[in-house]
Amino acid sequence: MTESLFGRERTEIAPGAVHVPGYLTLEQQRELVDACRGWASRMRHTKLPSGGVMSVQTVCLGWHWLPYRYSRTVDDIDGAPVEPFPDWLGQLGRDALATAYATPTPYAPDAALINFYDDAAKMGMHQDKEERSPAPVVSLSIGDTCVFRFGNTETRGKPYTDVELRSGDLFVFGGPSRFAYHGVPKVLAGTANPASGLTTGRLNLTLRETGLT
Ligand SMILES: O=C(O)CCC(=O)C(=O)O
Ligand SMILES: [Fe+2]
Repeated sequence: MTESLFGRERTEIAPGAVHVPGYLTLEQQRELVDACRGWASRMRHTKLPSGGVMSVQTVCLGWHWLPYRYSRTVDDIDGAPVEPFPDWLGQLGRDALATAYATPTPYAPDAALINFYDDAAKMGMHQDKEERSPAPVVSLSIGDTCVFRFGNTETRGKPYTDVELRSGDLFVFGGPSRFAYHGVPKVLAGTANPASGLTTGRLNLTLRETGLT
């Protein structure tokens, strides 16, 4: 099923998985893009244990993710401490979650993965499971539209729902959907609104509670 055929309303894709189209204003998108440019110097194509590299480029805040663990230091670049997770981003995450779930929900994210996708980048079906906390993942998208595939907790395959994530969209997955497989099979090149601050490519931020100390 392709959700975009049915309009751009807040939609519960699966229990605990909610898509809120157009959540961020253009001004908020530009502010996030500016902030991400400030963090971009340590963006890298993550190396996988298989010897491959991810097509997406990533930089982390709060905790550095590498396959398949979190570290306080950027062990696969320079070993220096990870960039701090700013309070304002935690507040944005709390506001976003309250909107998606239509109820105030305690949330204290302490890690962000910031992914940049060029036209050819994709992300295979995976679970976000290095976190010890069952708190939801809050995902914000800016720039080019992508196809976001949201599946089930059992297998990488069907059933899944393909959702178009456009610039400013929010997607939250928590509760029974927290450990669902998901991925990005395609970025739709040339669809970014330059007023978002990005003229090419796609930026995605996922906020997480690691449950780590
Ligand atoms: O780019 C996206 O929308 C998803 C990113 C993602 O799943 C991840 O960083 O774990
Ligand atoms: Fe993920």
